Amino acid sequence: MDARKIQLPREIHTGAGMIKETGKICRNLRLDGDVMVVTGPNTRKIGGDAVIESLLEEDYNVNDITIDNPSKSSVEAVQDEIKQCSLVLGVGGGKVIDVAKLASTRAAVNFISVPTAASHDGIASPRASIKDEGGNVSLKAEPPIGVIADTEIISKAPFRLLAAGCGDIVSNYTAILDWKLAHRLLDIDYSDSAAALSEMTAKMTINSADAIKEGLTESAGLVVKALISSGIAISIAGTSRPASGSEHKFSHALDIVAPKPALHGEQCGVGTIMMMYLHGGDWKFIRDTLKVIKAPTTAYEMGIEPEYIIEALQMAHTIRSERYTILGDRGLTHESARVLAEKTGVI
Ligand SMILES: NC(=O)C1=CN([C@@H]2O[C@H](COP(=O)(O)OP(=O)(O)OC[C@H]3O[C@@H](n4cnc5c(N)ncnc54)[C@H](O)[C@@H]3O)[C@@H](O)[C@H]2O)C=CC1
Ligand SMILES: O=C(CO)COP(=O)(O)O
Ligand SMILES: [Zn+2]
Repeated sequence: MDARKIQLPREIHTGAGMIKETGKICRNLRLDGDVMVVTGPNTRKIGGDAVIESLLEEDYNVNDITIDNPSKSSVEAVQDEIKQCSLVLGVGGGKVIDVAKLASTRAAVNFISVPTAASHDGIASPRASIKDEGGNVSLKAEPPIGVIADTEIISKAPFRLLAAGCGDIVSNYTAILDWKLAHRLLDIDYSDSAAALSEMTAKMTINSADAIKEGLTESAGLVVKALISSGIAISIAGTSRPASGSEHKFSHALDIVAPKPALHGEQCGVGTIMMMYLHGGDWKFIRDTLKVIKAPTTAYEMGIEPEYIIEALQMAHTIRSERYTILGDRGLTHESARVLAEKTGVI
């Protein structure tokens, strides 16, 4: 792999009540100037107000904006508001963090990620998934200079979000298998270190599946650290390949065809079951682990009709078609998609 720059967060703070330290953490990072706090409609109260209060206590000038979808216009709205601010904080789920991350990258100012749920591995990643006309596109961004993960807040989030985060981590298994396949077949760049970190993260989470329980700050800490290390693997690789393969193609396709998609991590977890089957791997182990974690393993549990599962499976290979995976260039037929989803119990 030729010479590259790897950007990683400088500080990662996890723990109960950590959000109250936001102002001090920013001062210790020697981040001065005005601050922009980006939240979602729900997460303004859940974490945004505490972040703003903590910044005011450290005499920062604070502006804030609430966004409700990860669209290009949301990114532009935040960029327009950044003006003289020199620091942006994203306080919320994956959509809020992605908008804040991309807007700060485009405004060339520092970004701090403040996840209020452990539901996705974009917390520390150098990517932002932004909706455009054709669906979600994964765009290059700068990773956060810092992460502040309050495990008290995260543990109080609906458990469904924590289980979805585990689904996004479990998906590393098939993402790595696809990456290895594409490296062998097409000699695409492959990073042993990024793959090892991504795989180890997934293995550690799976080995701790029994300990991932609702309402526990320890469970929130375990999952949020795994999600952060998954995002760091993406930074080391310089691509989302360590955490995004055929199972993510399926999830992105479901985002397009399903009238009401499930959570990103939930869709990726179910996608991992089916893609592991295509790889000839132990898909039952993936399914049973997701069951232990209480993440969905079927279309019904995701609230998605079988027809959309089949349609997404047929479409999946066309999503980011340059990224070769077990789906190949031709993808699945209607019949083979139905058989796959039935054999794995997804429909
Ligand atoms: N940039 C990257 O590398 C990655 C980006 N993503 C993106 O992240 C998004 C998925 O993120 P999610 O967090 O699953 O969805 P989301 O951002 O829509 O959040 C899900 C819901 O949880 C709520 N929520 C958040 N924290 C809460 C709390 N403490 N208590 C109660 N409700 C809370 C939010 O307000 C929202 O209604 C997708 O757009 C996906 O493409 C996913 C993985 C990686
Ligand atoms: O979701 C991700 C990793 O979990 C990001 O992957 P994409 O590059 O497919 O958006
Ligand atoms: Zn993902």
